[in-house]
Amino acid sequence: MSGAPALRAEGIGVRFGGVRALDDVGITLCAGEVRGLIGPNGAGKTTLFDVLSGIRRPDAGSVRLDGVDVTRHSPVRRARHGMRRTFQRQQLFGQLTVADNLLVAQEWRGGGGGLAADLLALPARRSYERARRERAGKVLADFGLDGRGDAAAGTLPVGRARMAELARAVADPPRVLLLDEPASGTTDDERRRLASAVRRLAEDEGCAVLLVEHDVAFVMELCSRVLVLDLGRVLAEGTPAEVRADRRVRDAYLGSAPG
Ligand SMILES: Nc1ncnc2c1ncn2[C@@H]1O[C@H](COP(=O)(O)OP(=O)(O)OP(=O)(O)O)[C@@H](O)[C@H]1O
Repeated sequence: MSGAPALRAEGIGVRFGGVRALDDVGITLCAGEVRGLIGPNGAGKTTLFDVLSGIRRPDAGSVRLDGVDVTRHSPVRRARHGMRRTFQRQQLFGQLTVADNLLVAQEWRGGGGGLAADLLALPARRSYERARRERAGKVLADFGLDGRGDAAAGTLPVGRARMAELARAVADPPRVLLLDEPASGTTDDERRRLASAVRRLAEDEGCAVLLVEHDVAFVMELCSRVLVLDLGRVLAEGTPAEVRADRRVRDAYLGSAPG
């Protein structure tokens, strides 16, 4: 189910010395859409994620969030617009509990009323607190982590930690979610749960999701459309069936990729 464009990047170009990492790349993501980004090693997927999330400024092109030009905005400003990103390497606060990792992710909004409200535990503050705990509980359940909320995040096995990281990324509901290799290190069971949590996020909360993933079968199953990059350019774009049937994609990538 798709709605208004939540994210639009146009004419993105990035060079590293003589290497054109991205050349005139564009992508439009609508609210409620789950899109896959695939391509061989060195295709430019990470560089595009860096540009979309604000870690790298492009040499050419623009990025818009909900129609607002954010090309020169920092990652933090983009986060305030509702953009979230996960990384290939896990970034949980290992010494905090899983639940606290999710609460911290919502904390930046503040509770209103500043220090006085904190000290006096005003009713409005308590109701914010309650809403955040409820949201954290729902998200933990969605990602199969109920019963794990009190565990120190650093003690979770790899697959669970991956799920906890994704749960944290959506604890404060995102408008646009960029997932970098979300399925890596997960079991079949976790992958199924991950796929349904992402689908729910898109369909029920209208989040636009873009995911880079080497597990092509996972991408084809989960995503309504797929963008294929090769050598910094868009090689193909379409439904999973269209992309699978594209001879250039087969030659450049799918011929050698699993799934
Ligand atoms: N910091 C950098 N300095 C120089 N070249 C870079 C840098 N980062 C990326 N590149 C080059 O840019 C191109 C795109 O790299 P990028 O990491 O975006 O590809 P990728 O599709 O994410 O690859 P992978 O699937 O291996 O992660 C590659 O040729 C890479 O060597």
